[in-house]
Amino acid sequence: MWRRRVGALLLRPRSSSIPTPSATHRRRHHLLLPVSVPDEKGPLASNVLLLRLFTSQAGADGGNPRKPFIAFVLGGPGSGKGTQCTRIASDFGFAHLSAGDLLRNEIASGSEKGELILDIIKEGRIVPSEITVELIRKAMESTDAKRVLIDGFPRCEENRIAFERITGTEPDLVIFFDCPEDEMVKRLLGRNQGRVDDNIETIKKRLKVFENLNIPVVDYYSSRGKVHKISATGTEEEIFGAVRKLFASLGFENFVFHKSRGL
Ligand SMILES: Nc1ncnc2c1ncn2[C@@H]1O[C@H](COP(=O)(O)OP(=O)(O)OP(=O)(O)O)[C@@H](O)[C@H]1O
Ligand SMILES: Nc1ccn([C@@H]2O[C@H](COP(=O)(O)O)[C@@H](O)[C@H]2O)c(=O)n1
Ligand SMILES: [Mg+2]
Repeated sequence: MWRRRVGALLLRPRSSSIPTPSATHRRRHHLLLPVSVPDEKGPLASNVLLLRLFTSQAGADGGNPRKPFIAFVLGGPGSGKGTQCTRIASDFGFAHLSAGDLLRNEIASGSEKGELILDIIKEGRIVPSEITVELIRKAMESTDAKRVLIDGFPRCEENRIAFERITGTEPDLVIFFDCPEDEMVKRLLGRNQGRVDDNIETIKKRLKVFENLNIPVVDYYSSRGKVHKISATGTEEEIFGAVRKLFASLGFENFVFHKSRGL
């Protein structure tokens, strides 16, 4: 279904009469009451009901057939994006698309593009957007999931603009894992997964790229009230506690929790 939907989105003129989520929000805005997310501050708190409304249309209870619920997951290198996405995927039934994994798979495929990608990843730089967005678009086409996490994307404004242009859509939610640099460096140096970029020289470059290119994307979505910042210090379990609270507040059911109670 999504395959056809992406095609339709690509062909759809910008002025299409098909209501976009934001148009739907605007129309129903007057019906919404402010609610708050426990322990959370910032623009998202006042937007929770808007998101909840959209969630119920686009995923949590299988309403809107046109578009999956899309959450971008951002944070510095080693902030724990992948770790938390794995948990969200299994507890809340999201498909987990990691931009970095898609790029590494392309390297592993032995393609010509893969050689270019490898050189860029070793340097901690950003792969040209058309390559990454095309890989994400294909991965989205091949899933029928109604909820999708896009981990580690967009890394720069160019990524963001290319995604919006090519897919004709925007994220419903942006999660930002906020972690101090020294903690990120410690985690990356201890990751031990054989990644070509887990060395101190590349890590330093990645941290600069994060500050200079990725933070402006977080700022952009913050100004649009889409960012939910989560402190990424503490244990994996503590951080997932905050994540769980966020998804519950958006109306997503926790499959694991329900299963463990025999529901
Ligand atoms: N809360 C935590 N405390 C300690 N270590 C953690 C925590 N969360 C994740 N880690 C570990 O830190 C390392 C980096 O985590 P992860 O790969 O999830 O980060 P990431 O944000 O996806 O990084 P990258 O951008 O490089 O892909 C992993 O070895 C992971 O097991
Ligand atoms: N949107 C992206 C995502 C990643 N990259 C490159 O891959 C490296 C590893 O990414 P992780 O998400 O696994 O941390 C990253 O440092 C970039 O070189 C990219 O270019 N664009
Ligand atoms: Mg990762």
